[in-house]
Amino acid sequence: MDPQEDSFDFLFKIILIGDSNVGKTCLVQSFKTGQFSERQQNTIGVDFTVRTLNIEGRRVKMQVWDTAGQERFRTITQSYYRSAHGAMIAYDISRRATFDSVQRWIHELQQFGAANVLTALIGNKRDLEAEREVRFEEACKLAEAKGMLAAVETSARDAWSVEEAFVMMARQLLLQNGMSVKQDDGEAAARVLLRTNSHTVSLSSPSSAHDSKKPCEC
Ligand SMILES: Nc1nc2c(ncn2[C@@H]2O[C@H](COP(=O)(O)OP(=O)(O)OP(=O)(O)O)[C@@H](O)[C@H]2O)c(=O)[nH]1
Repeated sequence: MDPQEDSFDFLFKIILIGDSNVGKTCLVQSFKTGQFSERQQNTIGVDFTVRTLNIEGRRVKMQVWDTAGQERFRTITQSYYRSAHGAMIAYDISRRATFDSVQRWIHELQQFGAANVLTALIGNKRDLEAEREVRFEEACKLAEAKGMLAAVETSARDAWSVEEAFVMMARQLLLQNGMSVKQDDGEAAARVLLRTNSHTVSLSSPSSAHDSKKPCEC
């Protein structure tokens, strides 16, 4: 491990859940390395990855738990929910069934996770626009209805909004831990729906300045 990963000011545990093959492992790899590699193998049980972010001078260590989406690992993966500060529930925008499953994943999180776990809804494979089966507005509505922090669309293949999604979680967790985090209303705020309460941070990154996607208005 990079020695710099050893020192940190905050440690947040983030769990990635969602149906098999929605791209959870690719998302974690993209966050860790910025690279996409075609994966053939499904995750067995749980893997974990660490990356330390620098957020306004604070070293925020993100410990990301990538869980298997396959049913047969459910008992193992559930045992990791309790200690998570944040959860990303991922679906594949080109497979409706994976979005329909989100309700079940939310239910599992309610059953096995901590009461105050921060959640975000991640619609992955945004690059497969031609095969889209789930509209972003639907995801926004669900996120809003379930009291989630945000709905975000990502592409692990194109490294599109992946970094931003994790940074958003980190910033919000800092805020929840009493840290002041600048309200940053840069260009990239358009990427995600964020609940409009005053304690919610927004999201910005120079890499997303070219994106013209409008925020979801739900
Ligand atoms: N087009 C496209 N394909 C992707 C993307 N992310 C992942 N994939 C592909 O989707 C398949 C599944 O990816 P994984 O990351 O292994 O999926 P997973 O959700 O971790 O699956 P489990 O380990 O079974 O839970 C692989 O063939 C990836 O190459 C993406 O953003 N766009």
